[in-house]
Amino acid sequence: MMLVMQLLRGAVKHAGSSPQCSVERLISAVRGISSSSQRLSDLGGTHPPSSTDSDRPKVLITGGLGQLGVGLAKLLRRRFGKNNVILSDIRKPPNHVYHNGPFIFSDILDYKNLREIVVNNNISWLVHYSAVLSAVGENNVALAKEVNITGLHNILDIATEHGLRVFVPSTIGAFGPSSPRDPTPELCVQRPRTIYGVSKVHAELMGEYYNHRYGLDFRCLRYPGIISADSQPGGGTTDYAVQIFHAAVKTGCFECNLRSDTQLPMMYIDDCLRATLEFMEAPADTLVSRTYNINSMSFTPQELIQEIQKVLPDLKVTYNVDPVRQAIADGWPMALEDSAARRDWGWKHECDLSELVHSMLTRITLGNQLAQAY
Ligand SMILES: NC(=O)c1ccc[n+]([C@@H]2O[C@H](COP(=O)([O-])OP(=O)(O)OC[C@H]3O[C@@H](n4cnc5c(N)ncnc54)[C@H](O)[C@@H]3O)[C@@H](O)[C@H]2O)c1
Ligand SMILES: C[C@@H](O)[C@H](N)C(=O)O
Repeated sequence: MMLVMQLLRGAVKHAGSSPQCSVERLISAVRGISSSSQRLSDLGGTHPPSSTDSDRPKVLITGGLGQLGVGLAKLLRRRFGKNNVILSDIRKPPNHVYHNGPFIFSDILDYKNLREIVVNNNISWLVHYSAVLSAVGENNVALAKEVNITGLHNILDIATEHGLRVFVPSTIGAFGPSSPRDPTPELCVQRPRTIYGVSKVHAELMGEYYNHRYGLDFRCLRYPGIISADSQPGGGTTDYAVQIFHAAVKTGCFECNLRSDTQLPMMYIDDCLRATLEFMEAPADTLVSRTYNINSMSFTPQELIQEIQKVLPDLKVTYNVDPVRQAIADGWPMALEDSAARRDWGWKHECDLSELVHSMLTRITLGNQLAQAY
């Protein structure tokens, strides 16, 4: 409980500098810590449903059981109503996900299955999260090609056939060693050296082509590495920045697989999901482009460790560099230039590095305590 109190004191201090940041909501959630574990999963920004049911989109999220999908479903359900957001994946969901709203099986490689879901559920927005990430992709190029390229073709065709608004995330991994790295502009050389990056450049270009050729309402954000407390990363190069928090709270020791001076763009999950919702709601005529960079903070492992050690001074970190991940990270942006998103549809990040550290440690500590209590 000592650590929780220490973190909350820090959180109160930080809430002053960023009134919208989730630490504020965290504090009110903590007031009811013993009442329900559901409280934890309710953290994060939202607006109440604002329109009649017929105005609200009916959303399908593919690949929804990964690091980002469950959090996005929660946010969208609060905005559009529980039954208007269908989460899907090829894996069996944990009980709390299964019982929290509609969940169905959907394999993006099965066109007929996708069409049936879109038609039977009157889907109007498709959020396409299924993917094989950077490090896993380098170990299984055939699978990454299939899921990230063939799957994407199915998604674009289905969306065009049924007049859907479709969101496909891209990534800092869509750039490569010959791109300007600090900061990386919206438009520049894109010659990634991973199958993941190649497939994401392909997705950006195909989506923009479908928009131009068929009028498809294609929307794409290049996400930085995303940091989340309640969900695990799916095999990427930025995973260390999530894993270190769990190790710091659980064992106090962490082995880092990137060099201490590797600077990458990162973002807290609440900012990422809010950006996605705001971008999806932006009127089409405000979008000068169909693909935007979004940025919030950049740090190296060394800088992240120093920030965590302000709260947990006994954290011990050793390095065992993974050459595959290091080579990938060395060719990625160090920061993204995102003034177009800020200008065109009002993007604004809310969490910086010190707020990220306090939110992550608080959520993980409270989550562990609730897990032990129930
Ligand atoms: N998490 C990040 O840091 C980050 C950063 C940039 C971009 N993105 C992008 O955001 C999206 C979501 O990322 P994530 O971290 O949640 O990914 P993840 O790897 O955690 O999850 C991907 C999901 O896709 C599912 N999937 C795999 N094959 C499938 C198939 N044939 N049909 C349907 N589903 C299938 C998997 O079961 C998994 O649940 C991805 O497109 C990713 O490229 C993520
Ligand atoms: C950056 C992002 O695309 C993902 N987290 C990866 O590292 O592969």
